[in-house]
Amino acid sequence: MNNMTPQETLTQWLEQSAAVRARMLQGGGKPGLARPEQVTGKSGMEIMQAMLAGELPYPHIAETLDFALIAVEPGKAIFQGTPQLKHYNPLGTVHGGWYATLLDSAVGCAVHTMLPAGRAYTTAELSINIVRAASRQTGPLRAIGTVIHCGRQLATAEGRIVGPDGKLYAHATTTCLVFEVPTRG
Ligand SMILES: CC(C)(COP(=O)(O)OP(=O)(O)OC[C@H]1O[C@@H](n2cnc3c(N)ncnc32)[C@H](O)[C@@H]1OP(=O)(O)O)[C@@H](O)C(=O)NCCC(=O)NCCSC(=O)Cc1ccccc1
Repeated sequence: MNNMTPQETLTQWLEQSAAVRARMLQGGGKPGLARPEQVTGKSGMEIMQAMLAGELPYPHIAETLDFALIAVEPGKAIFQGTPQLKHYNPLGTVHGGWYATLLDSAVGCAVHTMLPAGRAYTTAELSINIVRAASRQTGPLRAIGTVIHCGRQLATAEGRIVGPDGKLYAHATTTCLVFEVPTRG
């Protein structure tokens, strides 16, 4: 059971994200696309771990929307992001796409952790509910994705965006198509 106060959880989140960032930068991590030879023969879990270690570039979208992969384990992926003014819609609230992007990342990467080398996935369906509005005053939020089913062709997962106080901001389910990594050339 987690007995930490929201303030202690927030401190831990900030420390974890700073450590991940330092590790990624130390490993030369920067936004970009992995070359095929960097990922061939690696399982999804190994690819995620190499990304966390800064051995592989992280995706441009993580820079665009200021979020980062924080941790992975089999069947689970955690991302962290902080809503900012540049994520606002014309209504003056955080754009729905910010929550959707974090959740798509968390549930998709959770699926990826379950895939052996040579298998890939893509989001075929994402359903999201945004149940609490975040603002630039909210601070860091986490998207936690968990696999529900991982078959040979179909994988499903669910995800939640929560604050350090445990408050729920959004939740989602996804259906991913699982397929063989296409050979190029
Ligand atoms: C308001 C509601 C939809 C429904 O809430 P319920 O579930 O029935 O409410 P519940 O009673 O559980 O209270 C929960 C908390 O909500 C607060 N609250 C309740 N009612 C109101 C109210 N009328 N006004 C203000 N706040 C209200 C309430 O005080 C409480 O907070 P507290 O615990 O006191 O601190 C809520 O789920 C929500 O805000 N979701 C986020 C939606 C969102 O941000 N979408 C994305 C942006 S849209 C977009 O980007 C599209 C676009 C793109 C481009 C261009 C243009 C547009």
